[in-house]
Amino acid sequence: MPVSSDVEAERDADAGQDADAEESPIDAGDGLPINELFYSLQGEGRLAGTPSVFVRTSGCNLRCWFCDSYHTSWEPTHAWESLEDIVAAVEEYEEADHVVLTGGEPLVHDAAVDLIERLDAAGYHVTVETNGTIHRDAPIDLASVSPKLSNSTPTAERDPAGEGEWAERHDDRRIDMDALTALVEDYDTQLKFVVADDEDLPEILDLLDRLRAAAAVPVPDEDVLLMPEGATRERLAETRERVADLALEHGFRYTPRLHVDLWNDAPET
Ligand SMILES: C[S@@+](CC[C@H](N)C(=O)[O-])C[C@H]1O[C@@H](n2cnc3c(N)ncnc32)[C@H](O)[C@@H]1O
Ligand SMILES: Nc1nc2[nH]cc(C(=O)O)c2c(=O)[nH]1
Ligand code: SF4
Ligand SMILES: [Mg+2]
Repeated sequence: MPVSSDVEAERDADAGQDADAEESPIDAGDGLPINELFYSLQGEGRLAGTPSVFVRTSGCNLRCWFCDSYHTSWEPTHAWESLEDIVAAVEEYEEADHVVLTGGEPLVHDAAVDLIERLDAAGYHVTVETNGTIHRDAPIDLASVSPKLSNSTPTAERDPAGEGEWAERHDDRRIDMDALTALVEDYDTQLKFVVADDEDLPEILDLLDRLRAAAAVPVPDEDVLLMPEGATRERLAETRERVADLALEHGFRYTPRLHVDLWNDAPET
């Protein structure tokens, strides 16, 4: 259900005059801005292969140059849906007992908490895919946290939409150690790093050192996953072998991107 509406396009155009509002088409009362809602196999992480309903909100506080969900971050597109309608749409997939709330950055929205509470009350296992810069109190079963390394920064050369205007803001925000620490302390967590090459490893090791020093709970290597950078089969073919070797060298897990292997970059997969 890739969606948009003229009203929302107008609202976003207005919001574009304000730097903060531009980041996400945030909170028009009840409900959430939904970019797509679909049934697929979880493609990433510890639950890879699990049939799941994906609820993708629009709006993000970061701008990774490689973002595979361009229409939730760089150019947000969505329709506002009530929480009742979202839960009803999820329940239509009767085979599923897992829901993945993703984005964009789902936790920028206050109403994400209400949605997670409703899904939890309805008996679903709820995974939240988050960049780790925002902590909220909610009945999250798996916090799938993907902290962003410097390899994500939209420098002028890599900016998909401009000339690096977002680079500094992105860099300032991409790691929030307090939010990250609270997430690992409060939830069953996997840390899913997007890796392109060897140069990314020192940064991961340093971040883990800092997180382990700050957190009141252990952060075992088995909860650290290396995921190859690539939104397409062609790009993954360039990154995945080296990333698999790095996982072996460091004793971290490797996660494939099953949905990209199966369906490449098709929407609603
Ligand atoms: C689109 S993001 C949405 C959730 C949240 N904003 C985040 O970044 O974790 C979903 C997942 O896709 C990953 N991702 C996005 N673009 C990617 C790419 N080109 N290659 C590999 N992983 C990517 C993110 O790191 C995250 O784990
Ligand atoms: N099949 C599938 N698995 C996924 N796991 C995390 C995803 C995401 O975009 O957050 C995702 C996605 O977009 N598709
Ligand atoms: S944090 Fe997630 S949604 Fe936001 S730009 Fe990066 S990959 Fe895309
Ligand atoms: Mg995805």
